[in-house]
This record gives sequence, C-alpha cells and structure tokens, in this order.
Amino acid sequence: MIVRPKIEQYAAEHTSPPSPLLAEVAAATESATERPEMMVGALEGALLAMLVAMQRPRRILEIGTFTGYSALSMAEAMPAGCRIVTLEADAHHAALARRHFAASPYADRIELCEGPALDTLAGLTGPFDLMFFDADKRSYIRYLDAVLPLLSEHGVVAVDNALQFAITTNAEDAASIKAFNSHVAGRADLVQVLLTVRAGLTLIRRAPAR
Ligand SMILES: C[S@@+](CC[C@H](N)C(=O)[O-])C[C@H]1O[C@@H](n2cnc3c(N)ncnc32)[C@H](O)[C@@H]1O
Repeated sequence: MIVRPKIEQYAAEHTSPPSPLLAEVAAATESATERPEMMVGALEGALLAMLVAMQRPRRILEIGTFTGYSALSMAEAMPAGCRIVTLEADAHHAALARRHFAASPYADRIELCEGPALDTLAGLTGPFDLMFFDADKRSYIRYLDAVLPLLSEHGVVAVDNALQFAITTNAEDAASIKAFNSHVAGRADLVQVLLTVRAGLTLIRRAPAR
C-alpha cells in the first residue's frame, strides 16, 4: 500500500462493497492461488467499475487476467453490447478465470486469450476504448507501443502499479515501472495522471490536438 493503512481501510469502508460474485471470486482466489494479493481488490476494482460506468466503452482490453477479478469488476459496470478481451499467459490462472467467467452472467461477453500478451496483441484489431495493464512490468513500454494503434480516439489506458517501485523488493520491477513512468511523462502526444490508489494507477489518453 502507498497510503497509510488506516486511510486505506477508511477508503475501503466508504467505497461501495464488492458484489457477491466478486466476493466469491476473491474467496476462491485466496484458496486456489499462492499470491491472491495480485487481485486489484475491492477499492481499485470499484474504481475500474466507476471508469467503465463513466466512459461507457464498447470494447475493453485487459493485459493480466489472473483469476478474473478485475475483468469481472469492469464487466459488472459495462453497458449493453460492450465486450472485454483479456490476456493471460499462465495456464493455471487462465483456467481459474475461465471458471469464474463461466459462472458469471458475462461469459459470452468476455474473451480470454491465453498466451504471452505481446504475441496476442500482434493479432488483435482495434478499436478499444478502455485498456487496463496489470501484468509483467518489464513489458509495459512495449505494451503501450503495441496498443496505442488499437486505442480509440477518446480511449483511456489505465496502468496498474505505477508507484510499486516505492514498496517492492523486486529491483527489476521497480526499474521497469520508473522507466515506464518517465517514458509516458516524456511523450508529448499523451496526457496522464498518476493516482495514489493502492499501488498507483496511471490514466493515459491522447493529448488533444491544438
Ligand atoms: C497482477 S496479476 C493480474 C491481476 C488481475 N488484473 C486482477 O485484478 O485479478 C498479473 C497477471 O499477469 C499475468 N502475466 C504475466 N506476464 C504476462 C504476459 N507476458 N502475458 C500475459 N499475462 C501475463 C500473470 O500470470 C498474472 O496472472
């Protein structure tokens, strides 16, 4: 956590609670995986849902499905006709996510693509209105390069763990995140805001034409 635990707890207590579906996914993830803390959790999941409800995307792209918590958080808020494509490299995580999607009302609106994200991205066509990165940090700059051609005109890219360098013991991750943040800040064609939510969440969009 970036913010003080008491503040984090207060924020969680004053945020709409997860649905029974999300609570079940969280509980199943606790028992079936070694690192359940990889889920975005209730607060950030609620923020993603709020973004979806505000932006009303037609297509959402997620990199890093894990067991499906963040995808289902977004699915619960998506408008009729919206679809989610979510990418996951790990077979065990993909199997758990498929099970959670199948047990949800959104099974026919979420497509899980199993395999390394960069390989999958090469075969995707846009446009996507909302994108969420939550996978291997060392690939974030390459993910951004790969997805910008697929981003709709007013699309938004949300990038998780933007402040994780402050709390991680993984030096490679820390360096990758800082490099990504500097890269984005240095691009005149993009505008961004780095939110101090959980381990940091950066929202990126195209800079408006002057
Ligand atoms: C932090 S977890 C995602 C958590 C998820 N967004 C949630 O809130 O439940 C990161 C996931 O990215 C996956 N991942 C890591 N490297 C990947 C890659 N190169 N391509 C696709 N997925 C990858 C991991 O297997 C893991 O399931």
